Amino acid sequence: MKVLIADDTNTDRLLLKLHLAKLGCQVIEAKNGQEAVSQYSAHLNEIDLILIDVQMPKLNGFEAVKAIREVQQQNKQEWFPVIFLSASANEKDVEDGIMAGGDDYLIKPISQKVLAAKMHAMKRISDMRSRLVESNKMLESLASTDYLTGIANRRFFEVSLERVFDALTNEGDTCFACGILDLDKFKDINDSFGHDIGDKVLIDVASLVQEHIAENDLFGRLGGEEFGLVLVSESREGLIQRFETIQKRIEDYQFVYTGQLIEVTASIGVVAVSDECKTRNQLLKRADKLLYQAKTSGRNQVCYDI
Ligand SMILES: Nc1nc2c(ncn2[C@@H]2O[C@H](COP(=O)(O)OP(=O)(O)OP(=O)(O)O)[C@@H](O)[C@H]2O)c(=O)[nH]1
Repeated sequence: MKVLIADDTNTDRLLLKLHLAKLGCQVIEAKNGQEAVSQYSAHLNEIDLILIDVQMPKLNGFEAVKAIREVQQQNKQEWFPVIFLSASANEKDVEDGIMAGGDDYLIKPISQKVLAAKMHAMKRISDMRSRLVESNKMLESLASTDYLTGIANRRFFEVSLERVFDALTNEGDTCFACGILDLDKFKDINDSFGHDIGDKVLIDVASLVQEHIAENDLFGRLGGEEFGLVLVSESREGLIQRFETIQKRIEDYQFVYTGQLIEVTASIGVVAVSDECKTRNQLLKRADKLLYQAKTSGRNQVCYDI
């Protein structure tokens, strides 16, 4: 455990350091509140616990912890416990300490046994919180991932679409467009080769397209054999080229399963933002119409309104 101790009294700090060393902790020291804030900032994401005196020059313990919690939030750092140290703790001090972002209080002189017990309790809370944060991250990822292909699902794509378009619109010169890609005659693939092979085709198409997806693009499975794309380029021609490359990549790829070569092609409808077409629903509706146009014009092609 890495512990930051802040105390202006040298002997108190030294004693605390000895206690903590016996408990196997690594210690970082600060001689006043201001130094505690800078030490915390210099060791972001490393500190597991702060033990901080209330009465200190420059910034007192309460002010320092308030500032530390702000730095923690600004830098999106994980929560860690803070224990105040004081020669006396009246009700008001305890209240102020908790309100400032502290979690517990220790009365000086500090008993090694009480210190060890409190640290144990804080570690338990901290571990429990870490597990909760991990579970939430996993749930969030599951809720936004397509179970079959591992790419973003419809929910994530739709939620991100407006945000991505807003961000790109503010960038001024950038060209970008939204596309709906739909595999051609996919029902025939399922019917001829079986649903499991159909699934493999979907997985392979997703990873083929993914190879062409850059950091600022967006790609997700909208459902069935339908995928959503937002591609970015420096020019309109560059944008068209990117959609054509993806369509051609699918056409040229050798989809071979259990020794059988399957012909797979895709149609794409592509739309850019205009005065009449700027909301998420308008964009998806227009892209869908263009996709229909690509299908009725013979499939295996891209239709644009950009
Ligand atoms: N293997 C597999 N098939 C799926 C999945 N989701 C949807 N499908 C199938 O995808 C097929 C889509 O068929 P249609 O909507 O008729 O479209 P299509 O045959 O691709 O024809 P066009 O789009 O007109 O070119 C249906 O047979 C669905 O059962 C999936 O997750 N896995």
